[in-house]
Amino acid sequence: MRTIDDLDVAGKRVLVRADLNVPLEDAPGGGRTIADDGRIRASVPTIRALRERGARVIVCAHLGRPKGEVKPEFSLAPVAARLGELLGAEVAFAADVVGDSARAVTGGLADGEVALLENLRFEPGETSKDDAERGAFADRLAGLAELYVGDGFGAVHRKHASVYDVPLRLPHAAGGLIATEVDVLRKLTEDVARPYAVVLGGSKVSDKLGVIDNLLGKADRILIGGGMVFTFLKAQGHEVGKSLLEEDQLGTVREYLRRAADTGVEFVLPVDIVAATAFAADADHGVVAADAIPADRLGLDIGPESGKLFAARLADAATVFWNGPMGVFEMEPYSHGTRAVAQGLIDSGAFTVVGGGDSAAAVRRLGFAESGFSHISTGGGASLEYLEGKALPGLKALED
Ligand SMILES: Nc1ncnc2c1ncn2[C@@H]1O[C@H](COP(=O)(O)OP(=O)(O)O)[C@@H](O)[C@H]1O
Ligand SMILES: O=C(OP(=O)(O)O)[C@H](O)COP(=O)(O)O
Repeated sequence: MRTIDDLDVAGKRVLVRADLNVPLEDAPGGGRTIADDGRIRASVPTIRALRERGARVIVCAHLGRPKGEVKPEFSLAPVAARLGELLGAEVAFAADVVGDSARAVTGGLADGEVALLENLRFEPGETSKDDAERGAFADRLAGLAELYVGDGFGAVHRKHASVYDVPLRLPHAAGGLIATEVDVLRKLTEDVARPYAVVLGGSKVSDKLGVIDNLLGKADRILIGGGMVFTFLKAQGHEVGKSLLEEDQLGTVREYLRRAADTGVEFVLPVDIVAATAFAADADHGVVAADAIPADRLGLDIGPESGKLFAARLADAATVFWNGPMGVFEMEPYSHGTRAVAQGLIDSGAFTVVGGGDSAAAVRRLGFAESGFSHISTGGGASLEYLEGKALPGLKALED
């Protein structure tokens, strides 16, 4: 892959695809504010390097999943402000993606100046599965710039216009973040020190259940927490109340459990669950056995015994990869499982990689020092798919 050092960027308009998909929370005075700016900070070095070399930098990114519609609550405007603070320079914000505002803002950039386009996913072409629709949008996006730099590692597993189709249309290079991420994750695909434990959680269950298929041939232990748990518990014949459930994946999960038993891979499932009457911090909640979740409750965290069990199963690991919080850590009553697993990684002394926007945010929010982990990756799904050995669209396009 070419790096930005291989591009002559001075005086050129350079489109940088970053991953600025940061968690937002309600601000005390109303509106939404950035809960964790880790992904913005991770994007700064490449943008700064391009500025210093006289590029006219046009940053593009997505926020959440607005599904091709303009939804003000998913605007990147707060991110533009934060990016400006971190760069110590003004970031001109375009109120659309490829419309009049984008053309005016990007056309008006001087050498070394930076602009951010509005949320790419306000445009249906960005995520379209139809090649022609995606291509038509990619043409318009590519038309804003002369060069392309891929640096949004967290989104490289998505075959989206800004990730895949635009680099096919412009001279391109990989930014420093992608280069660093790939360097570290490559170690986990080569000679991995064993026992190798993988911890999976979070809420993107349908996205991430599929990676287990491949992990069964690679990991020695797979620990399941977060929203993933309930499809496993249900597959074992237990009731899960109103918890997150992927009904259509029950057969797949049963097959995983069978294969694990046959091949000696250990699945570690929670033995207790924090179950609540509603998805709220102040809802009535308590610890129940994992096989006795009441019909009117939903599981929002792994319980204290599970936290101890997970830490024990990490203690002798030599390598640990963790993606996905163990519970709804954003709410204090459901943050303890995530805390126990983070501490378990630190205490293990293993080579530890934490991946994912929310997982990385969780360890910081819960007060853990980043230095306690070997690597904190900005990508969750992207890291998992990289570890599967899959060809990732955003990396493939940069290699071509
Ligand atoms: N039991 C659960 N039920 C619903 N949501 C959950 C549960 N456990 C964790 N979550 C949520 O999962 C989200 C993170 O999931 P995900 O996006 O898959 O992780 P990452 O961004 O680290 O890859 C968090 O916002 C957290 O609140
Ligand atoms: O947050 C992200 O991924 P992650 O939650 O797997 O870390 C990326 O920004 C990709 O977002 P997407 O999963 O909506 O395509």
